[in-house]
Amino acid sequence: MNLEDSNRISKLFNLFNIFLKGVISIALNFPETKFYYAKRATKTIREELVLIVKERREAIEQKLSDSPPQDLLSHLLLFPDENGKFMSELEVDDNILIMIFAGDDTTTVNFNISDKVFTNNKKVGNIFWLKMITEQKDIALSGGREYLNVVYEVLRLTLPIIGSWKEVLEDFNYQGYSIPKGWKIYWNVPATHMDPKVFPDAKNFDTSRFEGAGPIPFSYIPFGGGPRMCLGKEFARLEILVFIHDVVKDFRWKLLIPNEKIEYDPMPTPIEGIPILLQPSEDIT
Ligand code: HEM
Repeated sequence: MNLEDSNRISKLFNLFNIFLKGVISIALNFPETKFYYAKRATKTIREELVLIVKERREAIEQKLSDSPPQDLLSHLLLFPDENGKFMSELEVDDNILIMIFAGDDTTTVNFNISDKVFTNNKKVGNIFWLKMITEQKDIALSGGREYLNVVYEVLRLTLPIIGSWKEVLEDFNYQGYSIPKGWKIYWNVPATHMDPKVFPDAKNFDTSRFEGAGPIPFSYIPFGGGPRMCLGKEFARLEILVFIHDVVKDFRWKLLIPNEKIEYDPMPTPIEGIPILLQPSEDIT
């Protein structure tokens, strides 16, 4: 949304964290429940989004600048669908909300857990650093393959999203159970990722699983699968690669709380916020 006002950003950020805690919670709407606070926060977020959308619409209509910012918000406002229909204000707000929800903490979880894996697991850490440093030189050629294998393995073992609900569209049988149309089923990722037939010694962190052709289709599903799979998959990949590249190029880091507990709320979150000590690479002898 190209927000520049830091007060506005931190207000939205705080509200958003309250919203996130209530997304996967028992739907009891009375004071002191997570759900209640999440509903309140969402109402305020929506009010703020209405203002932001209004400001952008006015800026576009009055041509306050030569070209409006090339961001998601302008895109949602300016481009109709294939039938020429523009989005309503509510649809624009909803799209922004889902993008923040789907795109923010998911990627952050991956950064955080990668930090922990590299520093807590010396073997992985050392191999990784060595390969990374070599790869820095020709990252443009390699496409960051080794980074990606680490990111994939982190995603296999510690998932930002551990599953979701789907509605059964047609009756079907699964291993002797008949599942009727209309049922809601929970699609669970960790069970799939720990299948020893696909991932031998499944608890072990091993980036070689992704070498060559990698796991068979639908056995590795951190981004879901099928028509509703993650829309931001490639963007997330790019963000993670750019972040790791930038940090590794200039810094080494140390976890200040090595065995910090991780809570699922609803995403895996280090409870102290994963404090780290950054050391510039050139200071390391
Ligand atoms: C490591 C990062 C990420 C992970 C692990 C992840 C994972 C997922 C998963 C499991 C789903 C549900 C798929 C399903 O129900 O079948 C999903 C949906 C979605 N994701 Fe992501 N995601 C990530 C990053 C992002 C980013 C960066 C964005 C956007 C900027 C994004 C946007 C979306 C959207 C819009 C959906 C809903 C798609 C639909 O229902 O059609 N995600 N994601």
